Amino acid sequence: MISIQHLSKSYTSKEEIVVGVDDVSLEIQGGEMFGVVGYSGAGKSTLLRCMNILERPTSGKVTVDGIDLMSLSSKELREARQSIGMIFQGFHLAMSKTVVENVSFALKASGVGRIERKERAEELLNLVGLSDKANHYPAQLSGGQKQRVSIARALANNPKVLLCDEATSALDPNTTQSILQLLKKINHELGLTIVLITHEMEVVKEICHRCAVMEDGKVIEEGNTYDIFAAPKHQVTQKFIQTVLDFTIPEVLLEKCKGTIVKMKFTGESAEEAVVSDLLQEHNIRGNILHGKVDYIQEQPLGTFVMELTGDEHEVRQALQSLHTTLAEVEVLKDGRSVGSIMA
Ligand SMILES: Nc1ncnc2c1ncn2[C@@H]1O[C@H](COP(=O)(O)OP(=O)(O)OP(=O)(O)O)[C@@H](O)[C@H]1O
Repeated sequence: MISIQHLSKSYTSKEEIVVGVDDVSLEIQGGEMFGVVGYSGAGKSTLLRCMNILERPTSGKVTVDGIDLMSLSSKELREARQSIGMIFQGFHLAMSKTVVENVSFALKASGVGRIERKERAEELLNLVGLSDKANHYPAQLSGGQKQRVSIARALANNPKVLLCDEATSALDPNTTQSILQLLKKINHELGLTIVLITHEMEVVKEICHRCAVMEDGKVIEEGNTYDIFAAPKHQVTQKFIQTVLDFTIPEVLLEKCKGTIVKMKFTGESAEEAVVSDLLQEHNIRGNILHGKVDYIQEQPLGTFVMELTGDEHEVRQALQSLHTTLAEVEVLKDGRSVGSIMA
């Protein structure tokens, strides 16, 4: 649906050239929810704005639904943009217009008649759960409600793609959740392709099928969201994942424990199996869970546990070796001196 090939965007001033996006290539499939994550200045906004040529790339190619956007005249581009909706962190609503007028204005601009505009605007407000606010002004709405209006407006012309520029960054966690659920519903019911940029990995975890991580204008890692969470390769990705999945064990606890402390990540099937308990039994060693949780990413479980293993030193080592072959990730946090066999 969206094909980005060797896209670069730089800004030239008298003093310097700033590279916003540096040779990015991405393929986003139709109906996909795709996240672009990165720290401030990584190039996310610039990349997103190049996807509808709000920013004209310095070089490279952007194709949306088979149309090479860079080759279009201004008029053709305006038409092509009707199939690419966009929402922003700051909502960008017309404050002097009511909710229903904000939505129907987008239809008026594309030449839809008055009666049809009214019907369509009502239908869209119903879709985003705001029918009762149709005659309110934006100033009378909460942040979440304003974002719902901007989503309804973005959907007015039946776009195939919705670009979301930090759409939930100004919202509290509960409201963020409700907007993410709305985006999920729209994706599911309308088959809309959704691209969202965010600095919150939680947002990616919640709704994105696939994601890309950016740093210094480049895509440094991309893949299925589950795979990225289960085995992040790049250091920046690992830091992002830590904000959602990681937990630190207090130093005093690490010191107090005499056994081997091991952090284990369980993916897919193994997250639901009694992998560890079987292993403890097999090696006749003891496992004491210090911390653990199971996250569900795209409905697939991903478990992280920290466990203290005690027992015969040789058996503990053997068990660790087995864990290394079975689990996605095993990290020894503390190599404990063995505290005798549990048979002793
Ligand atoms: N209009 C502009 N003129 C000059 N430099 C720009 C312009 N827009 C973006 N940049 C630069 O391009 C780089 C990428 O900026 P961009 O806004 O895309 O990053 P971002 O990842 O979206 O950051 P944030 O999360 O803070 O919005 C930055 O170094 C920024 O200063």
